[in-house]
Amino acid sequence: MALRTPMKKSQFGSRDLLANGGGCPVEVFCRLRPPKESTNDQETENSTSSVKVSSSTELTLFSSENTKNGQIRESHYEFSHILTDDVTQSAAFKELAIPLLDDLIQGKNSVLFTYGITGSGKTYTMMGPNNNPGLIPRSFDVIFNSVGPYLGKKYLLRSDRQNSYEIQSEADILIERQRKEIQMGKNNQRAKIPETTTAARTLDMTSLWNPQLNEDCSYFVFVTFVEIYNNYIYDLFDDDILNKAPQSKQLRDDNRGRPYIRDVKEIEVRSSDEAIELLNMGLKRRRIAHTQLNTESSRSHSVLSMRLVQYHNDIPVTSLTKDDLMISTIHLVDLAGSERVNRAKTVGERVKEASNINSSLMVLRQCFEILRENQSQGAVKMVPYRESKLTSFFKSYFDGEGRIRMILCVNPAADGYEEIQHALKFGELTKDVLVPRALPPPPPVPPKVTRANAPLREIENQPQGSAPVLFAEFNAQALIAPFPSLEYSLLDGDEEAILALEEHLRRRIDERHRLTMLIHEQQDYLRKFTFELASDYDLTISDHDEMTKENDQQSKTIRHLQTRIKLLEKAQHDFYKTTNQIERENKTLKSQIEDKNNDLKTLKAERRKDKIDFENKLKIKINELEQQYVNELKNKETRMRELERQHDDKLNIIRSMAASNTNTPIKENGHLNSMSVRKRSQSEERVLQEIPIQSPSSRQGPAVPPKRFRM
Ligand SMILES: Nc1ncnc2c1ncn2[C@@H]1O[C@H](COP(=O)(O)OP(=O)(O)OP(=O)(O)O)[C@@H](O)[C@H]1O
Repeated sequence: MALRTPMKKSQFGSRDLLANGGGCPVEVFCRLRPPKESTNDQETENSTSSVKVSSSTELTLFSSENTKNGQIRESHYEFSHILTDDVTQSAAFKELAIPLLDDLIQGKNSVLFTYGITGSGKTYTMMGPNNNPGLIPRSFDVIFNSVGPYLGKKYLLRSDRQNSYEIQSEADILIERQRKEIQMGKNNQRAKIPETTTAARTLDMTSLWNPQLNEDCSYFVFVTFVEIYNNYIYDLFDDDILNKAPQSKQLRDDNRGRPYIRDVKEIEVRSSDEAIELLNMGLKRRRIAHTQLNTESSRSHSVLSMRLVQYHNDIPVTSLTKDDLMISTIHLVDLAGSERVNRAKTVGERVKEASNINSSLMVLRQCFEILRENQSQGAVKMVPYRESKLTSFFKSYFDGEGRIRMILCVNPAADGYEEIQHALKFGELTKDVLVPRALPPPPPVPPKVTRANAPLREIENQPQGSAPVLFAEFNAQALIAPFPSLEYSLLDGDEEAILALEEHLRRRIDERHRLTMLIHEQQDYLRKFTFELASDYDLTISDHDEMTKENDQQSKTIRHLQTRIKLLEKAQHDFYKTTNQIERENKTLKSQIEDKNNDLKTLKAERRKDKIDFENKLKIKINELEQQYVNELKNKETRMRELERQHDDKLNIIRSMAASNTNTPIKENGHLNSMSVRKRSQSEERVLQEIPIQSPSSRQGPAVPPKRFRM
């Protein structure tokens, strides 16, 4: 039986691939959003940029005049294709998604991202309104228009939750059907999320024609829908999402190194309506969960994955194995708004959200940057896929698991120049990255018809409901039941009896042949069944081992966390103790400070009083001194005046004496009396001796009294 491996991992590194020309560029499309009529004025008012499309692949971004220094800035960008604002949803779908759906039918994988600022039209492009649906609803329509008539038996395949599927036995299918019916019944009974009246959905009638698509194959469509919020993965199909604290899902690698989300709910869908109903349910749950948690759903990345599984009808179900399945996936990813924290005016929790979004988008950007650098400069830098859940999940796509397409949504009417430039630059950077080209998987080939499996195939063609031939014939009783005995009597010449005996023996021999063949077939079947059971058992054992390991790991983590909690509790206890101690010391210190303050106040008061006393005393002393000084001064003045007066008297005497000496001497009886002359000169001498020698200044009057102290 031909083994098919549709998702082969490339063995080349990206450098080798580049060198060998085996790289396939990431395709980047730019979709421009038309201005909203109702809010047109406001948007135009806020706008600080405009975009001019110069060709189907080039555009120029202008800043408006009222930017910082009044200058118009412009920058040019080139993309795989530009979808102008008049491109309809249907035309956008044909351009963006149809080639990927074509690939899906051919067994190839792809991922399609929408990137842009909040309000730039990412969700509109992905989901769109009911009357003008976007890529996701149209993709479901087109896939079911194409493979709908060839869908395989429901519940025949069940996700093994590791990127592949298990083939279920009839009994399992029955059980699964019953389980689903019970679940549906329960869901119907449960209070439903109120339905909002929505416009009728417009269907996309496109049907793909693909040489790979043929009626000899059976097709199965499975969907998963998750969101990545704050770097945690949540399953939007899981009832748990409505809990106050939903459990996030873990990412794991399968045995071929491709990531898968552990325990994610993968639901088989049989029509596009069913798929869209599920999708709407997921979206509603997402809204409710975000309302409950007071968060914004547009700040999370949503990933809708559609898987197409096919196998060739010539392979009987009983001998169908995982290796006969061709599995291909398309991931449709609506990324969260790429605006920066500042622009979103985020606070508190929102800042955390915004920085998580920014960091996961930043890691995406870094991955592309490093891939480009590795390719253009031959560098071998490590690509940081593991740094965010988003890039970890799509890591294998960077290694060539499938095509990558990016739709850059731009709203030129409202977004700022810098923000658009940031997004456009990211688009241009991404466009230069090459990812290894995915190898096309071999088409599902019918198995060689052998004698051994021919009857088994007949079983497959049995009408539903009737017991399979194999089981009908596999009747141990029938095998050991005695063959009807033949009653005969051999008489001579009884030709008829001999013929009857011959006929009987021939029939017995034929029957023995038939039963031998049947036994061989049954042995084959049982061998396969046993083999499957054994491999199931091995899988279960390995699952069990893995779970035990995980359990051990988690127990270890729990123990570790418990120890940490204990340590933290101890630290907290110590901290409380220290805080209490410090508080007590603080109180003591405060009361000491208060006492000191009081002492200080008393001291100050005393000082003030002493000062006043001192000042008073000083004043009195000064007054006394002043008075004393004034008195002394007065005395001195009086004395001076007395002296002056004496001096003047003496001077007058001297003058008069001098005057009498210069005039004729007094004649005594006509003669000069020499005696009197001698006497006068002696008295004159005495007066002269008594005259104190005074400096001129001492004669100028009393000295200026000293200045008073100012208190
Ligand atoms: N091409 C378009 N034609 C008409 N209306 C559009 C188009 N693109 C976006 N819109 C409208 O613009 C508004 C914002 O678009 P949308 O919600 O898709 O933005 P978003 O980028 O997904 O934002 P968020 O990041 O918040 O999810 C919606 O009302 C939508 O109907």
